[in-house]
Amino acid sequence: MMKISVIGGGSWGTALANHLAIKGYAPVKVLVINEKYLKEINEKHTNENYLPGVKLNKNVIATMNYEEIIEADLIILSVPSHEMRNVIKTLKKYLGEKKPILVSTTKGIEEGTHMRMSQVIISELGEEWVERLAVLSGPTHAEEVSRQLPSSCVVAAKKKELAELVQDIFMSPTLRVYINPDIIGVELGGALKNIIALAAGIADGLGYGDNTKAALITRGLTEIARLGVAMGAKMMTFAGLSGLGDLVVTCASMHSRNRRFGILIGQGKTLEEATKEVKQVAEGVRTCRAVYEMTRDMDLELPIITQCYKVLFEGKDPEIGVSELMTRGAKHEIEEVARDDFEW
Ligand SMILES: NC(=O)C1=CN([C@@H]2O[C@H](COP(=O)(O)OP(=O)(O)OC[C@H]3O[C@@H](n4cnc5c(N)ncnc54)[C@H](OP(=O)(O)O)[C@@H]3O)[C@@H](O)[C@H]2O)C=CC1
Ligand SMILES: O=C(CO)COP(=O)(O)O
Repeated sequence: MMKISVIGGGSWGTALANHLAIKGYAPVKVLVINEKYLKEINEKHTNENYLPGVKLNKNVIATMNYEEIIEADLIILSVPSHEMRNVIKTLKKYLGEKKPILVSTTKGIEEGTHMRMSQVIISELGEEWVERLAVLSGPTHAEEVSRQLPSSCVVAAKKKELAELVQDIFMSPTLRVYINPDIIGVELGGALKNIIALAAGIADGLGYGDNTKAALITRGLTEIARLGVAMGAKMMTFAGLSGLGDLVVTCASMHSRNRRFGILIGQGKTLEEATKEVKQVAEGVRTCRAVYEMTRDMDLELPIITQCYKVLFEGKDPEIGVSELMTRGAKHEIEEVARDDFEW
């Protein structure tokens, strides 16, 4: 059986390690950076801070040692997006001639470079790693996967064989895994939905209703697809698990850190206050700034993302933001490129 390890012992890294340990991979080593978590995972088989109430499989073993991590045939990356580059730089020092499969599960866009996570990884390790790298994404709250509630996700990779191998490794009776060759679309779906989930949370925090949420999800998906296609993704990917699927779950679930973050903003908390209160990473905040900066000079209409940026970073009153979204010029619903079938 393949040896598997995970970098990042937060909620998602721990849930995935547990999932694979339950599947029979043993041991699944998880790199943590805090001795407190090392002891708790190895002695009590819990990670209460990140997965409260979950008893971990005994084959989930925490380590603080990269030398143990690089012994694996497959390494899962589950760190916040702003830490990915540092983590890969460190990993590179230890890898030497080793070439394990890497599976990125991080959902975000790097600030400054505006790179997707696979681009960050390749920019540090080199082009020859393209064929060793897969991306796993989809509607998978760690809290539910770790309780083995039925969930689905998607794996993207350049080579079909690698996507199928990773599909087979993660697939279980409670986690159904699909494959998709569109790495750009799968990564962007996972990263951009977090911004719309912030907006959905803001709407909830303002006391708006289900209609508002449905409008944000639907028009948010249009923005995600519009930007995604401009960045080279396939339109249909956004109708899939890493697009619509993850958007729906993140906008609707109380597990979502992005949505909870948005609720606090809608209730009048500052960015700093919301960051303190949510504690875990709300990826949409940094990704919103990255996308705003990346698209500022592009001829792309991204009204929800733009208002979200202004509320988060320019102190704009969210009610005014919503009002401006509602009173924009009248529009056709369907994008010009796809409108031929919808002409009167
Ligand atoms: N939670 C979920 O349901 C899902 C999350 N994701 C994505 O997975 C990624 C990780 O999220 P999640 O696990 O939820 O985040 P959490 O906030 O729960 O945990 C982040 C973890 O990363 C660790 N970490 C931070 N910096 C480093 C570093 N330099 N090296 C090693 N570990 C580090 C933290 O350690 P410490 O605690 O010691 O600071 C913590 O254990 C995000 O991009 C998220 O969008 C994807 C699907 C589902
Ligand atoms: O990506 C996720 C579920 O698929 C987790 O979303 P949050 O980061 O908002 O909690």
